[in-house]
Amino acid sequence: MMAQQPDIIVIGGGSAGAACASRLADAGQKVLLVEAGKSDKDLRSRIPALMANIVQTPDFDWCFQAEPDPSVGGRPDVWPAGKRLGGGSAINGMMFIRGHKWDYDHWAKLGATGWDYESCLPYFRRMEDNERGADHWRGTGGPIAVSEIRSKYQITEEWVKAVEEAGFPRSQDLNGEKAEGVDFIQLSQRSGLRWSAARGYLEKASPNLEILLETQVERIEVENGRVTGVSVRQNGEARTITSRYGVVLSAGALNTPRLLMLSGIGPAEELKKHGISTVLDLPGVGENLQEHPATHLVNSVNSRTLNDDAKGLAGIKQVMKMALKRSGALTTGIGHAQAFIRSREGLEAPNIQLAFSAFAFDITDKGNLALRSESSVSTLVGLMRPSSRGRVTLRSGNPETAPKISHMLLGNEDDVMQLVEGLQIARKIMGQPAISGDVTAEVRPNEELESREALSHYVRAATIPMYHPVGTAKMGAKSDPMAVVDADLKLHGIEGLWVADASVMPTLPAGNTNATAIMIGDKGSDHVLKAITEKASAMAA
Ligand SMILES: Cc1cc2nc3c(=O)[nH]c(=O)nc-3n(C[C@H](O)[C@H](O)[C@H](O)COP(=O)(O)OP(=O)(O)OC[C@H]3O[C@@H](n4cnc5c(N)ncnc54)[C@H](O)[C@@H]3O)c2cc1C
Repeated sequence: MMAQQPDIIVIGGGSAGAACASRLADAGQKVLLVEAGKSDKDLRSRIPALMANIVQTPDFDWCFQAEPDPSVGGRPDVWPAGKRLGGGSAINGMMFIRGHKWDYDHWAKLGATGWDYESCLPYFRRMEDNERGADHWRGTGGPIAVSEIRSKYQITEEWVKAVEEAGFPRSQDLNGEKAEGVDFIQLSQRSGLRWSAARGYLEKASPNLEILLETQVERIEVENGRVTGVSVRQNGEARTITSRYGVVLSAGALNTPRLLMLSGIGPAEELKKHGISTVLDLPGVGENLQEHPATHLVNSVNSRTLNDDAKGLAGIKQVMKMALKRSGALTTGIGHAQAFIRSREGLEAPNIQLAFSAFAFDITDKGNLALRSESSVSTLVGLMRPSSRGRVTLRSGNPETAPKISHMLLGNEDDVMQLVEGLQIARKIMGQPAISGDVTAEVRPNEELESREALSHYVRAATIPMYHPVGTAKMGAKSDPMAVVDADLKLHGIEGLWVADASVMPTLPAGNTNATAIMIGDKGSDHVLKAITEKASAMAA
């Protein structure tokens, strides 16, 4: 345990927390990072294809389950959340994508002043070590390795051509100037191994940083409107740790509102229900929950896919390929190529993400995913700007109890229609000359479902969350009663408390959310540092 009192405590060593803690320590602050999970130094996290074995495993994942969702037939979906150093980045699908410029400019319009794309760009650049090199949009030499896919299949190249044949542009870099069109996926990997935020930011962190693992924060302590420290539980023992300037909360979009409410910060009615005394009545805590809904098109094909490489002797070859060349099927993330497209006229930015994988799963009777035994491919159709909003509340005042997640993934009829349009486009792509000769059948939804109505039934039955929850402690001006933090990430109404993680995003970006969460942690450190420096000068004066 740190001999001196830390200047600042960061709660949660996930994608954003790792970045924030490390940058603050580099800037000379004594930082204590408190993480509930274990270290991410574990082969199951490092070897990309083993992702399927760690999601829904309590040793890696908080394994939350949402309430039954009436918009998807009453199904109670699983909502995974990383529980390791690195958080989501230690268990996720490794797709590295920033989202569209439009999203950040939209945040700024909603009240997140200083979070327009131009202002976020320097942080996106400084975070990365991009295999494609640096230019005005991309960075090299940063802590997060960004690499090309190393599990290559001819059919992926054909899909990229087919997207162009279907009338969509080829983007040279979806993280670059043009975040629209089709390109191969980039991954948070180095030499074929996962590159989590913990690996990037924490392994070579400054000695100013101390990390407490397997320690859960149960409460943020507030006295006279100012944060004094945190109460933690480690190996069953409870204690309080104080800090000089306060706390940065980076527990992720599901745990951040939970911890705020457990600390008496949130909607007063909700706190009262669980016998928690109100420290600050802040109605936006836990509200504004957003998630990308996604459905799949699955085709069987007559060319080689990862489904073939997972079997028998071929599987052994892939193990050798990984061991000797750090390439092949075991380096695979969740997708191989992707496209951001507009499914209809009149949109200001792409509304649909198509992610193509040269493999496909079946869903077993028990609801688990199992790799299909025959050669198959799948196209994920994700809706990037869903209208539906949910909420995170408490089940009880006990810090051991999982939060209550109430969401209607398809609570808006137009969201369903946009997914139907996306599915129709995904189908059209599979019918293009570059790829149609490979396709032997449509497995899901299946060719017979043609009308929009029939497809909308399929969408309702087969849409799942993309595991990108955001928005539950949204950033916004004080005049917005539902805003939880200001544009400096400082919590409205309490001194010495900042939130830096996916929960501050006012809306979802068009893309998987890890790079954006890291950017928030990295940029957030500058906001926190500025406030601490001002406080220190005021104390010295
Ligand atoms: C299965 C899965 C697949 C995904 N695939 C992709 C993908 O391919 N590409 C992509 O861009 N995004 C992906 N995402 C999303 C992305 O990983 C998340 O958006 C991102 O990690 C969120 O970062 P965060 O910092 O907000 O929270 P997290 O990374 O979740 O970090 C929160 C941390 O806080 C810790 N914590 C929580 N409560 C406490 C407490 N009380 N005390 C101490 N510690 C606590 C947690 O253990 C965790 O380490 C995926 C997510 C999941 C779960």
